[in-house]
Amino acid sequence: MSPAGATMSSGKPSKKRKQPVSAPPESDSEPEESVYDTASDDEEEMQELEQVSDEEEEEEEEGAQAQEQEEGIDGKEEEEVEVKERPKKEKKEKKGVKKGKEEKKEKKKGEGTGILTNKLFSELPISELTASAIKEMNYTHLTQIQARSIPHLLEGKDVMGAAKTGSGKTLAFLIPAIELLYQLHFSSRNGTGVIVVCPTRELAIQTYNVAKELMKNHSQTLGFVIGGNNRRSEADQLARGVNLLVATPGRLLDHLQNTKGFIYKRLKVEKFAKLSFEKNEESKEKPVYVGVDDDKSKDYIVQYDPPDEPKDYIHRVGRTARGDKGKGSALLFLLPQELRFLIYLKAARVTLTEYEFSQKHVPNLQSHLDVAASFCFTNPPKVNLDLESSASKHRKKMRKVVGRGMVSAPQILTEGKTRMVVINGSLQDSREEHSLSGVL
Ligand SMILES: Nc1ncnc2c1ncn2[C@@H]1O[C@H](COP(=O)(O)OP(=O)(O)OP(=O)(O)O)[C@@H](O)[C@H]1O
Repeated sequence: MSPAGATMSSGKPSKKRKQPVSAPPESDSEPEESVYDTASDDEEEMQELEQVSDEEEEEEEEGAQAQEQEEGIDGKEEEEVEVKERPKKEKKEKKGVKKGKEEKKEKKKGEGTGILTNKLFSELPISELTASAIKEMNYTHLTQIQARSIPHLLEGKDVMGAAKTGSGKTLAFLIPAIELLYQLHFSSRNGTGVIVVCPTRELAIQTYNVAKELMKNHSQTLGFVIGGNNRRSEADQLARGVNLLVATPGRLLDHLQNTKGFIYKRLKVEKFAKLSFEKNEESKEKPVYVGVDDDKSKDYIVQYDPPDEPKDYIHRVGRTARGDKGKGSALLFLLPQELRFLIYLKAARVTLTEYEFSQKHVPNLQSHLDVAASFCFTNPPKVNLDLESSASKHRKKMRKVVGRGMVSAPQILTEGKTRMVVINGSLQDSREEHSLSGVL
């Protein structure tokens, strides 16, 4: 599997999966055993693995479908796309809606509006093992990024995908990755054939969870290596053979350099050694570029402090309003000296409504945040709104620069209605994201 397949992975904190798997513990604790013990006595020669296609150079025309199926893969027959065969959540039309409105809705459905297309997963030339897992996850129709990238990836092409957060990129690269491992009869003794690189450990765990669901019927092995975990136990797992590995870059590099039992000879690891997402764009091999610009509303995100980069703000906000017809809002706290951040948001065309709160309201917010946190955590994180003792490095630095000891009126920017809360708050002295499904 070409590493380019991993370029679509941007991770996914706190999304609600329809059929949650036994998730690894929260990011503060030691994740569970992350490798399935599914070693088989597959007699296939390693030469077969040479077929892993990361040598493709030709750019495919966009929209091309994967027509040819590899031998041994259980394909599914083409099905007629029916408007009625939408996901359950879309099926029900509200009673009492005017006829004209209904007709309009039906028309829209038929056109494959939103992030979902009319293309069905059952039309994909994938194994029954993967297809049944997808079915159990209740996915019927592909999202746009999935419909436009999966066929290319199934053919072994490199794809560089770009679509908004929550648009289904994870399945877009995981399904073909799993299929390729399956087609090549990967077993644990073959080592790693796919590496998905995620920028944060939380995103890696989320991706791992999706992969775990998708691979439930497969014999191929799965695991993850992430910063902060026990290196030794990860090394042991790698030595046992992890076919699909989800990783954060630093820890991956560490294992690539230091873990003797880590078999990755079928991968072009020199790419990983130099890995940066930007560098992928400079790759001489021409990947198929799939860009999807989809439209959706937001759920609710609370950010206690501004990120270093405006694009991180957008990524954080994209933690919610996931999938088709997602809705939500974003709430950002800014100190007066941080208002400059708004310039960048405006340049990025982020629409904002601004509210100013006096200092005396801050303690009330603090108690709400504590309650919200306690809903979802056995050990709720301390979300400290005490601006003076705030642990955020960034804020400390900012205050130093500004030379002010006191902060009087934090600004709150909000948009839309509350449905879900993600607090990106200061956790004592470390900055970590915490996902809450409570309501503020
Ligand atoms: N075909 C589909 N039909 C319905 N829901 C889907 C489909 N594909 C993905 N989803 C759901 O949409 C949500 C977002 O998907 P996903 O996490 O893959 O987005 P993403 O593009 O990777 O986001 P990010 O860039 O923020 O990581 C998830 O909850 C997922 O379960």
